[in-house]
Amino acid sequence: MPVGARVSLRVPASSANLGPGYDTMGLALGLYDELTVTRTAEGLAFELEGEGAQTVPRTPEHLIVRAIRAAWAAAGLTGELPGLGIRARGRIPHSRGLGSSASAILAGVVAGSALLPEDLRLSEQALLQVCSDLEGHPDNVAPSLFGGLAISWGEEHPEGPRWRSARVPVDPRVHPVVAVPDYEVSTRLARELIPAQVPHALAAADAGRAALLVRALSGAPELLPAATRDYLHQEHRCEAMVPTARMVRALRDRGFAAVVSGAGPSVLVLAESADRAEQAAREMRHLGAEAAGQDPAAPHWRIEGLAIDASGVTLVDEERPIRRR
Ligand SMILES: Nc1ncnc2c1ncn2[C@@H]1O[C@H](COP(=O)(O)OP(=O)(O)OP(=O)(O)O)[C@@H](O)[C@H]1O
Ligand SMILES: N[C@@H](CCO)C(=O)O
Repeated sequence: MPVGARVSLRVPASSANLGPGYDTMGLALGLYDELTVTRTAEGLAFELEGEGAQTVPRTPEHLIVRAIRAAWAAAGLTGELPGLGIRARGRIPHSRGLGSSASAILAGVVAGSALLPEDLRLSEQALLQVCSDLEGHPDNVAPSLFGGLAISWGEEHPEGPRWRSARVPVDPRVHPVVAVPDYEVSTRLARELIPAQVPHALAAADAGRAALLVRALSGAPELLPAATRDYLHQEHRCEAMVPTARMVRALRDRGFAAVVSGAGPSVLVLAESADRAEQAAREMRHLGAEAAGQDPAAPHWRIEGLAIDASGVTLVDEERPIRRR
């Protein structure tokens, strides 16, 4: 890895769970973080702009640096960190349920791998494993890695889950709309609110809706409102995101397939057509304004229709997705 070696990439945001697909389903969204990593003579230099630039530590503990290290460790390289320049432009808001941590991890691991000599670079399966181990679950990592809709699972193994993922083609009529509030909820906190066990009947109901969701997203979008009903996590997390829970409920009452995006607090609507996406955005604006009229402390919402990203993480200089192997 000579001084001056450089890699640039962009990585999409993601929305995990999609209602009943807790820790399993995720969709890549057309909102991107950009990263350039350069091998320098010595030291660690950061040039950060956009989301998180004022809050993340500019130290070896920075998530992207930890991820680069993890890629090199997976390739069998340990020891002192060489000189690195990290230039990052963040567009994915942090702690809002749009997969910022998974995207940062993926950016670091893919950049770290791409800087290695070809015979040491990580396979796609290894990228999925390293990133999901760091994140703790695969449902954001997989769509940001592969693009589109990903269904992921862990196969039992004595050393920990072996992460796997399958892609499912998405019906082009499906249009995501997100409402991102100006308050944060950490995923760690949101996970602590979920009980260790749930009644069998709820688990069965959730499994049914998750199966229906695959059908709805891949060719029957009219089923999306029914298919996005969740029984495992959203209700338990309400207390950490009351305005979000209210907006999801109000949108569902009006027939929209609204869910908490990831661990929240953003709201995601999976609209069954472009027209319905516009209606959802209008309704989200109306609900946000109505809440602000009743309570000056109500959150401000940024509402945006987003494309579904189909490519996943992409090496920018080469204008192509990472090599498939
Ligand atoms: N680009 C980044 N660079 C450095 N650290 C980051 C970056 N993106 C996220 N992080 C770290 O991850 C934290 C947010 O992760 P968290 O898992 O709580 O939420 P999220 O990934 O945005 O949402 P979710 O997991 O619900 O989709 C931030 O507070 C920050 O510490
Ligand atoms: N499945 C994860 C997604 C957020 O990282 C959760 O809901 O906690």
